[in-house]
Amino acid sequence: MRDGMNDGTGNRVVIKVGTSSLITRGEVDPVKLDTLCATVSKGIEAGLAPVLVTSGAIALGRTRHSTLTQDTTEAAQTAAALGQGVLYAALHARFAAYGLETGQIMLTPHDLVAPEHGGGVRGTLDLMRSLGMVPIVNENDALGVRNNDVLAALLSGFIEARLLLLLTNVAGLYDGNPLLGDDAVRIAEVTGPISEVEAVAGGSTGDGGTGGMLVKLSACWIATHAGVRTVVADAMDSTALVAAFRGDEVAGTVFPPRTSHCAAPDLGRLWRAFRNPPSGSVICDAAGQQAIESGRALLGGNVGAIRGSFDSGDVVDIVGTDSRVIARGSVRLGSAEAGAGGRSASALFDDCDYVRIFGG
Ligand SMILES: Nc1ncnc2c1ncn2[C@@H]1O[C@H](COP(=O)(O)OP(=O)(O)O)[C@@H](O)[C@H]1O
Ligand SMILES: N[C@@H](CCC(=O)OP(=O)(O)O)C(=O)O
Repeated sequence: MRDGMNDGTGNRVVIKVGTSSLITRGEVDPVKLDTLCATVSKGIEAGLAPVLVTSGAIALGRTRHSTLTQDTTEAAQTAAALGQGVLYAALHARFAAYGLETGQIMLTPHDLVAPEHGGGVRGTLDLMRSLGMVPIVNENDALGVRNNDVLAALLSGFIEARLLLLLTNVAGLYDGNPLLGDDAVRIAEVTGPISEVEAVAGGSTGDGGTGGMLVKLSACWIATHAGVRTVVADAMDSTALVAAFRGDEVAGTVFPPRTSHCAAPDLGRLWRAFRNPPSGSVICDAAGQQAIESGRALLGGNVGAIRGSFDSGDVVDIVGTDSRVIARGSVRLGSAEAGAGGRSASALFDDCDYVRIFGG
């Protein structure tokens, strides 16, 4: 095994690979697996310290037991418990052929946004990095199935990665789903607010994927607002990692970082603000906009209009006087309560629990 080749300074990258880029018809696809291992190996040879987040456990588990094909949470969680061993064994064996040792870490977002858990994860990742091991991460689905794009984004902020690479079955974000029509055009870079491209992103039509581009954009929001450059690229392009890290042209979509790395506790705020697409928006007046821009509370009295219907705890956009989205967060009051005239002195977000949008 190659030992201790990563110095851990400025070379950290998180690579996330989706189900359809590892699995074909419910089995680990040897060509896809080898391409992934080659990608990671090339990155390590170029001096990078990758953490790999891989999906595929549920798809692998479902093919091994007919009961687990049922559309229930328990079936998905049990399929993940069954499939994870198969997935990790395949990755471990193939990485060994590249002279690379691996170790498995199962996480939930709470492990990364709650500092009392995160400390332990950090120490493990640090030691694995210093030993030259490739950490292989998946969501701990037995505790609740969510999405690995978002988990990978939180992880990239947590370890202050230089790059989050989302590898999938299409070469980036297109102006329409490329699997549904030949005329979709790839968007090479998203320099403005991500809200401007949300309308072109749809759900998954891939083989076993969950969430589609819309969820990848949630990940892009989180990572770029945590200061991590994010690239969506084709998993079959084994040169994408090194090119994306160096800032060379990649056949994918680049999302430049919106701010410098934020401290670990702020990851909770990013998660609450961007974990789901917004259910609605609140339109604020000039005083409300000023409050948001200076990090103060947005009061119900500074909200002129409400769009959409949302409950307490849902994600909403905060729109300024010039119709631009200026912030996003988990609202404390539902749309009925937050409506004009209601609870005007109440803060709409607990403890200013919103994130200002950068890149506009
Ligand atoms: N505008 C778009 N550009 C690219 N892909 C899109 C777009 N809208 C929807 N998609 C879908 O998103 C899928 C990628 O997401 P997903 O299936 O969840 O992948 P993964 O399993 O790799 O996470 C594509 O295969 C495609 O079906
Ligand atoms: N943790 C799940 C994957 C969930 C997920 O995000 O899937 P995908 O959209 O294919 O990346 C699994 O291993 O099957």
